[in-house]
Amino acid sequence: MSQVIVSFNQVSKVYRNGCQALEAINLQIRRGDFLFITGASGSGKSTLLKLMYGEERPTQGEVMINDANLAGLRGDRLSKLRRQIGVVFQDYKLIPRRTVFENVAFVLWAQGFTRKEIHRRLLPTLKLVGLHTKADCFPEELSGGEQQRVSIARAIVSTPPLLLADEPTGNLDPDNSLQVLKILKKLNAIGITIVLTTHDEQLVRATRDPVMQLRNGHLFQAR
Ligand SMILES: Nc1ncnc2c1ncn2[C@@H]1O[C@H](COP(=O)(O)OP(=O)(O)OP(=O)(O)O)[C@@H](O)[C@H]1O
Repeated sequence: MSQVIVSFNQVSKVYRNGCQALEAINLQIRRGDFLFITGASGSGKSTLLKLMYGEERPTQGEVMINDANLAGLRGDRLSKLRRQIGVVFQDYKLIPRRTVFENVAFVLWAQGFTRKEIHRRLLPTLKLVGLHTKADCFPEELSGGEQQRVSIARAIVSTPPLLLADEPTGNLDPDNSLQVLKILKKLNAIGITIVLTTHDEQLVRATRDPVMQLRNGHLFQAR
């Protein structure tokens, strides 16, 4: 059996305003999995991912990443674990006045990579997402699909074993959505574990990967 990379044990999340976003979630994701999480708006998808990268903490239960309990991690140890996790958001979150190259390089620079290593990694990563000819463009000069591919490049340039994608195709048309899915499948084929939230049925139907569905904070196996 392959190694468990994410494990939720009876995890509940109640926000400070009393909103119960998740209830008694049990989930195990193994290295190499490609998992879809679906569910209606407000069903708890983003909250589930936020718990995985430590942006939110559970009210009850344990979230383990690679055998480390996130609850026990603070400061440097939490930052170190977060570097093992790439995150892609629906709204790309690119730095507007920086080029494609700089947006992706910034992650490596912040992690202390040398200039030489940054240059060594950048071109293959941009090639992987089909943007090597756009390295000097600014985000506003790119289509939505291209901007999302920059954000994928940024998430994977430091080669994290786990990639979380929160509605990555939410702002894209069907063609661009499938292109993004194709890239994520390619990353999965080279060993990156992928968790993708979506309410796009077409995207889910495009593959045969497992699907879990959130309904009112409860998680069910849907495929
Ligand atoms: N910071 C917060 N404070 C209070 N309640 C919150 C907070 N974030 C989310 N919620 C609530 O928790 C529930 C789950 O929200 P979440 O964003 O996880 O859902 P979602 O499935 O990702 O929705 P969408 O598809 O619309 O993005 C919702 O009822 C939401 O209003």
